[in-house]
Amino acid sequence: MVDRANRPSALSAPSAAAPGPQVDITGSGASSKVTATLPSGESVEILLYGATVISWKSNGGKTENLWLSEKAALDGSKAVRGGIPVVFPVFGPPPKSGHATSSLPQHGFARTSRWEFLGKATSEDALDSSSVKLDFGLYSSNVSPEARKAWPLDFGLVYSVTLAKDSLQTVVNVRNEGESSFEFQMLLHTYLKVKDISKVSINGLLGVEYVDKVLDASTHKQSDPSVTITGEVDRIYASIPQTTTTVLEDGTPRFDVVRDNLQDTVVWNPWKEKAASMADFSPDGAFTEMVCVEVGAVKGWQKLEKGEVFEGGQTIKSLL
Ligand SMILES: O=P(O)(O)OC[C@H]1O[C@@H](O)[C@H](O)[C@@H](O)[C@@H]1O
Repeated sequence: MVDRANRPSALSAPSAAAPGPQVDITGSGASSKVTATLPSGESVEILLYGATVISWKSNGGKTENLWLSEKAALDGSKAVRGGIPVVFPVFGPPPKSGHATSSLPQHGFARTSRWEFLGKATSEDALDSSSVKLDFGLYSSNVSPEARKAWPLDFGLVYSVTLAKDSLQTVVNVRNEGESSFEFQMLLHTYLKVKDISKVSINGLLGVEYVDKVLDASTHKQSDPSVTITGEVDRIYASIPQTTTTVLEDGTPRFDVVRDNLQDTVVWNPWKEKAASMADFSPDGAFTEMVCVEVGAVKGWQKLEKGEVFEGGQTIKSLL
């Protein structure tokens, strides 16, 4: 028989319940957002508009990892300039004609649609490993009439954003809910915040072929182990064998971007002139404080038959 009276107090005393992650919904209409904060201070903010992650703080809440333009529209009037816009069902300008996405705007409609907050799931095994998963949904039945008209296919998207102590995972699940097959592209347009672009290098792309959108869409092979940025860069690295792309600052790893079931990555920095031409890119000179490392499935098309599901995403680790 267990002698309860002689048990060490740490086992017998009921442990005080550890505080769990805090999840709040604030704002109204197009400005509504979901904020989650871990007991250790890390946080994430997601606008329902576009299910756009607009802030991710790690390091006990002290370090912002995502760049957000000071002039980013956060009222649902246009796609957010910064954070992590979700690109679906087409990346970039759509094919001019002859494809089901041809009438869509650049980067599709997911980033400019209002998503539904589906709820949260938490894990609080220990303070250090606590995490919170937030799910968002977008369905053909609740996109705008314009988007529905331009892409009249039946789909369901569930976007899961999981905040853990040193990482943020964002995963898109696409389901074909119609009778016929459809094709799509998707991408997570992550704007990473850096201190000084001149000290940034990006590793993990060696030997990979890329399309250089700045140089007339010609194809090249990455022959240097590090990508450095000294002018406008807009490259689509496709069919990447290694799963991790590392962003270094001053030679020190700052972010690992780990792809899950996604083979492509776009590296983008608009540099001075292009940044100045974008009304919502601010302040002047902010192009030196960001780099986009955008994981996706953008080479060719993903095809889903009736009832089929595709899932792909990323885990970004803040290495500070
Ligand atoms: O201005 P937008 O539509 O948000 O696009 C920003 C950039 O997004 C990148 O993904 C594209 O490769 C660039 O060509 C584009 O300029």
